[in-house]
Amino acid sequence: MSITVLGAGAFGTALAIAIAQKQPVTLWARDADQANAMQTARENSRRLPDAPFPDALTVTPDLEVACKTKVLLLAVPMQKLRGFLERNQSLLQGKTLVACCKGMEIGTGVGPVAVIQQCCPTATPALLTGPSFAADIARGLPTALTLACALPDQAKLLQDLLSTPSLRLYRSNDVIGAELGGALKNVIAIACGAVIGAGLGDSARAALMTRGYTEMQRLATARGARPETLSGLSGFGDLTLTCSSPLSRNYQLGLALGRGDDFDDSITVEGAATAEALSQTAQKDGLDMPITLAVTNLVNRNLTIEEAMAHLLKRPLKEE
Ligand SMILES: NC(=O)C1=CN([C@@H]2O[C@H](COP(=O)(O)OP(=O)(O)OC[C@H]3O[C@@H](n4cnc5c(N)ncnc54)[C@H](O)[C@@H]3O)[C@@H](O)[C@H]2O)C=CC1
Ligand SMILES: O=C(CO)COP(=O)(O)O
Repeated sequence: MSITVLGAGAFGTALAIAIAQKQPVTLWARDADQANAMQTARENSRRLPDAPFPDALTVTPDLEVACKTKVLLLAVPMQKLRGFLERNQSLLQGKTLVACCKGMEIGTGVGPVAVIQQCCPTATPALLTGPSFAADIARGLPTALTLACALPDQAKLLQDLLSTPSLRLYRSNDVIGAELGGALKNVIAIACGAVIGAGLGDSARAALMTRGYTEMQRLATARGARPETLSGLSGFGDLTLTCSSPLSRNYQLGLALGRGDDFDDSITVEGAATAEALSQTAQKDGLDMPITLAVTNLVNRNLTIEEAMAHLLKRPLKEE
């Protein structure tokens, strides 16, 4: 069965390369020149260099052609998802749409699956998330991800369709838990990068990861997620990877903030917008999310890392 990946950034390209090892894949890129260059060069030299395309991978800038398959993976950044779906609603109704982005939407506080449901009500939404760098997936290194879908039969079908010998998918019907784990770990990774960048030490990072995980559980269970989802690949697994690897762009933004360096704002860093989205909704819901709030203030330059840490350390002492 042929599948399509919409969005030829690092992650979309990596997934297309991996899945094309076993079946035909169409990769849609919005920029025609780039699509043609990729199709000719057989690599995405801009976003994912040195990862050759398998023969079964075709790149196109034609969205109508790309949307002919039943299953489509959406690999556009979270804050761009709604606009993309609204513009292309007629092509996407009735399809199985697998969101591959990690984040929560500013303004609504919802994740990609709810956005798909709102924009394409006749589509079947699912989510692919978990610890994985695009470069690792593209190189065929061993990777395990969560495929979350509320419909068990669809979850099984997608698990079989998208798993490869090196890309192992576990399925889950806890969509909200999987979404929130993947979204919040990016926020905590910014915080961890910032303490390391500011020279505050590995112990401070371990404290932030652990208290950040508590924050992830607090918000996710308040929204109906199962605690065991948060301890799985989409939560704890991805938190571990993103807070400890210098390859993470969220961690890199944190490092720059901690060091007082500039950061290229064209780089996709989902945790910055997600921190803002979740700070807004957590406040409305009366949920205590101090690390998320600190990251929002840090990213918006309302607080320095030293001030943010002082705020966290001054909070009343409590039971763990
Ligand atoms: N890069 C990675 O290692 C991983 C990324 N992800 C997630 O995948 C999502 C995408 O990230 P990357 O591919 O890394 O980002 P990227 O910056 O490499 O690529 C983003 C892609 O989205 C396209 N795009 C941007 N705005 C668009 C719009 N309005 N309409 C249509 N297309 C648009 C861009 O042209 C680009 O091809 C993010 O949510 C990220 O968290 C998840 C796991 C791993
Ligand atoms: O989601 C990722 C790893 O699982 C990629 O992390 P970054 O977006 O921080 O690079």
